Amino acid sequence: MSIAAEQLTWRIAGKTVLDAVSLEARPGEMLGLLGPNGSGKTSLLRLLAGLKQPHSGRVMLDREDVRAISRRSIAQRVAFVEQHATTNANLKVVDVVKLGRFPHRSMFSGWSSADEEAVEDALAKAGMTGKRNDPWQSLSGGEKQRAHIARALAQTPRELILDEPTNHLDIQHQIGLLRLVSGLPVTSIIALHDLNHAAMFCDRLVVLRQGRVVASGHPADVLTEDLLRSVFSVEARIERHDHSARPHIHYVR
Ligand SMILES: Nc1ncnc2c1ncn2[C@@H]1O[C@H](COP(=O)(O)OP(=O)(O)OP(=O)(O)O)[C@@H](O)[C@H]1O
Repeated sequence: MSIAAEQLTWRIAGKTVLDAVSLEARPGEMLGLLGPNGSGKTSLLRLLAGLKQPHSGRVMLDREDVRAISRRSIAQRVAFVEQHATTNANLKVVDVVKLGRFPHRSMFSGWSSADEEAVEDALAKAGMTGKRNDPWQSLSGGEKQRAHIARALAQTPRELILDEPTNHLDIQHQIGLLRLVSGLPVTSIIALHDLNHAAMFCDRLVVLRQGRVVASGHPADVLTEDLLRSVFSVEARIERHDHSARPHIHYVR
C-alpha cells in the first residue's frame, strides 16, 4: 500500500524536469503534491504511474522496485486519474467506468458479480449513478471528470494517483471528491492547486519547485508564510484552526 519515488530524475528536450525527487506516500495516507505551474507535478505523477520511465532513480510499491512487478499486477493495483484524460466519445458512462475492471479480467473470465458490484459502487461514490446510461459526449466537464474518477474506483486500486482532479468541479463536488478520497482505504497521491483544500484534507504535503522537492511534511509545518512567498510568490497570513490544528491561508490583496 505504500508508493515511493527514490531519487527520480527525468529530462526532456535538454531540460531537467525532475531532479532527484524522493517522496513516499505511506499506507493509507493521502499525500498532497503542490507546486507552481510547470514545477513538475504531472511529470512526477506520470513516472509514479509507470507512463514514463525515469532517467535515473526508481519507483517503489510496498518497498519493491516496480520493474520487478508484472505490468498486470501494477495495473490491478495502481489507478491514475489524469488531468486531461480522453475517452472514446461513443461510449455510455457505465461503459467507461467498466473499463476500470479490465486489468482484473482474463481472456476466459466472463463479467462477474464482483465486477458488477465494483462498477455500481464506483458510480455511486462518484455521484454518477443517475448518469450511468448517458452518452459520454453529453456530459459536462465536471461530470466527465467524475466519470473518470468512477473508472479509477472501479479498478479497486490499492494506490490511487490523481492529477488535479478537482479541476472543472463545482465547490460541492470538489469538497465531496476530497472527502471521498481521504476516506478511501487506499494510499493516494494527489496534485492540487488549492492550498487550503490540501491543508484541510491531506495527511502530508510535498512541494515541488523547478523539479525539486523544497518542502515536505504535515500541512502545518509545510504551509508557512515564507514558503508561500518564496515558492508561490504570494503574500498571505496563516491562521490555525483551533480544533484541527490545520492551517488556513488568507491571501493578502
Ligand atoms: N513532453 C514534454 N516536452 C517538453 N517539455 C515538457 C514535456 N513534458 C513536460 N515538460 C516540461 O516540464 C515542465 C514541468 O511540466 P509539468 O506538466 O510536469 O508541470 P506541472 O507542475 O504539472 O504544471 P501545471 O501546474 O501547469 O499542471 C514544464 O516546463 C513543461 O514544459
